[in-house]
Amino acid sequence: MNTVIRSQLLRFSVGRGQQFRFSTAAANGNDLVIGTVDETLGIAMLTMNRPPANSLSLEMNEAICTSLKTMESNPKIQSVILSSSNPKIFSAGLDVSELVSPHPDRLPKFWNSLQQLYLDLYGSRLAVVAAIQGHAPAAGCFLAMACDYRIMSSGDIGGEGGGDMKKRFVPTIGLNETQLGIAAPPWMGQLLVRTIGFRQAELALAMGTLFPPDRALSIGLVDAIESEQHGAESTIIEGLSELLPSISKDQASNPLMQKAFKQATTFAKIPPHARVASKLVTRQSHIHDMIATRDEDTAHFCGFVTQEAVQKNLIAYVEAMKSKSKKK
Ligand SMILES: CC/C=C\CC/C=C/CC(=O)SCCNC(=O)CCNC(=O)[C@H](O)C(C)(C)COP(=O)(O)OP(=O)(O)OC[C@H]1O[C@@H](n2cnc3c(N)ncnc32)[C@H](O)[C@@H]1OP(=O)(O)O
Repeated sequence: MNTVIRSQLLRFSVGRGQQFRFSTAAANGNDLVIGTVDETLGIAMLTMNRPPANSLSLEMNEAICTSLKTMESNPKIQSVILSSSNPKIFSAGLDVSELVSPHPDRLPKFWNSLQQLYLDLYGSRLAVVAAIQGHAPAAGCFLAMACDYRIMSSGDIGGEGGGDMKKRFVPTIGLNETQLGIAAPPWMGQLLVRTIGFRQAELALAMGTLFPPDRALSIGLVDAIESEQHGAESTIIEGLSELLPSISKDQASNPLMQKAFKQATTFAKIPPHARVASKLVTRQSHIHDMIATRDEDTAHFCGFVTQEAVQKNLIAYVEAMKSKSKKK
């Protein structure tokens, strides 16, 4: 089983100027999260890198938390861009293999790692900008909602088919759990209520709605949408190229990444104590509520997911997902 190696988590190599890079790796050596830092600007980038879909396993949750904590422990850093190495999937949500026929010891650990990810991200002293390239269903949407600012791709990248038949790629975002025959946990559902308001959230949760970018923007699920049509070389903005990890260097002229970079730079210039204090005004009570009900939430989740009927739905869902992927 791949567990994140905590004692050897970070591999630092000093780059140009004030920049350095690190990665948080699983036991097999794969970099689950790649981090880059610009101490002069006060910003960092965390690139999720768990092919094929950045789904959230126990190890992935831990890797994101550890990377974030590393950034928080650096007093020069004030904001972070959370991005994906996959240009079509921000995160596919929970790794469904964690839910199907789960090991009884691992299941509560897995859920705890997700709760911790929520607490660390939502309560971070850093301003986190989600650069949502591609799909963000279920816990992928939750990840974005736990950030401070969300910029989503308008989806006009790499169509399929070519010519007149060119099919437009439209990413979606939302809590679609009911479509899997499960319900989002209360704290995740409440995060949607806090983000888009009661009635919109009530409907979206019941229907398991996945919103295309324009709808997501109109209901406030994302703060901005941006094209990913790469601009001319001259539009490259200073500092972004150095901040991008080597696997994403081609993103330097991507307007979405540029907007995320500008937003992170703006956040980094706000007096940090005031920014953090005002963040707590809106978030602290929700965090406290979650901590108070954490054990109960874990017990409920484990009991719910292991029910025979729920397992049946999940198995059918995974099979449908695999056969769809095979047909491609
Ligand atoms: C009381 C509370 C109780 C329970 C609460 C439980 C809370 C759950 C929250 C969740 O997050 S559940 C997970 C929900 N996630 C999804 O439903 C997303 C499923 N995936 C998709 O819809 C699509 O994959 C996509 C829209 C993200 C991307 O579509 P596309 O670009 O067409 O890629 P493919 O579908 O071909 O997928 C590529 C590859 O990735 C694998 N994969 C996708 N999603 C997941 C996942 N969530 N977990 C694990 N693996 C996933 C997929 O099987 C393909 O793998 P191959 O090896 O077959 O290529």
